[in-house]
Amino acid sequence: MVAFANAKINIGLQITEKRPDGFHNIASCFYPVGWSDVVEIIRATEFSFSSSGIDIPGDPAKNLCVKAYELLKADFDLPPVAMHLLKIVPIGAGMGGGSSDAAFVLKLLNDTFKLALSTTALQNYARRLGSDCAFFIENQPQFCSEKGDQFEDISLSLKGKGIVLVYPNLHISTAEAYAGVVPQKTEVDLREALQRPIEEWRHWVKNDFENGLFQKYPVLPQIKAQLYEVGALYASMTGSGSTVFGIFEKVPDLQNIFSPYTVWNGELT
Ligand SMILES: C[C@](O)(CO)[C@H](O)COP(=O)(O)OP(=O)(O)OC[C@H]1O[C@@H](n2ccc(N)nc2=O)[C@H](O)[C@@H]1O
Ligand SMILES: Nc1ncnc2c1ncn2[C@@H]1O[C@H](COP(=O)(O)OP(=O)(O)OP(=O)(O)O)[C@@H](O)[C@H]1O
Repeated sequence: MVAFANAKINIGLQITEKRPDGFHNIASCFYPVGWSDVVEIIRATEFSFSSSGIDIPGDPAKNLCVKAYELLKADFDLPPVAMHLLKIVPIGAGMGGGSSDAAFVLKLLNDTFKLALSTTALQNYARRLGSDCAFFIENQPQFCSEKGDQFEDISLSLKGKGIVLVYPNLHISTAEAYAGVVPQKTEVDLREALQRPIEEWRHWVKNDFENGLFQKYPVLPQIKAQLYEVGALYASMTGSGSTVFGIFEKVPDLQNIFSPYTVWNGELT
């Protein structure tokens, strides 16, 4: 069985306080995008994990796909599988690629071995693998709070709008990015701000990682400014960076403008 593990963007990301467990409470709208990895799971005589595509730093035995399998294996009599990950979504990019891989492995195992796990049960397993992971179980636009793993429906549809994602070939570690932020409560209610016309979002809908990271990496505000110059309705960095996205009325072709970087474009669903 094969699954396309898609990435996400954060539309607005408020980092409101540091929690006693060392994590941060956030408020953010998570929105799925089509840039995807491919995960394949087939029954086998012994467990194996392999990957191709982008090189994944670190020990393959600690890959989030393997961790997802081990998590379910501890509670269910799972047969061995051969798992392959075709890694396409850039890493350290703020798009939750690894989290999505893990969530899709949970869903694939649930379907393949008829574990009958509910959405809530799958989300609870996913929460144990990473803060971003649970979002990818339902994989639809959500307003997220606490560690980014508690969800509320949001009335927001960007269906048919164009999205351009620019990854400036810069790996930013999530833990380091959080360590560089001073959390701050804000007067802007993100849910209300997102009900405004998209052209007004630039004044209200902010990613709190931008301040610090934009100073450290000038290429990031440059890309954001360029996206506005070529007609973005809204542009922002996603997550803890380094990808910067622009939302457009229609999908533009901007490969040439951002040619040294890795660019993906498509339609929002
Ligand atoms: C920046 C975002 O991508 C926004 O969606 C996420 O908050 C990051 O989620 P993630 O990559 O799944 O992060 P995790 O694997 O859970 O945590 C990595 C590290 O980021 C920090 N972390 C993460 C999430 C959070 N709400 N507060 C944090 O302080 C912690 O230092 C943690 O050790
Ligand atoms: N399936 C996977 N895909 C990517 N990275 C993985 C995966 N499994 C484990 N990792 C580890 O996670 C690290 C990347 O985590 P990091 O949070 O910086 O980026 P990310 O998972 O791409 O998502 P984001 O950029 O949104 O945080 C990699 O350096 C790698 O060691």
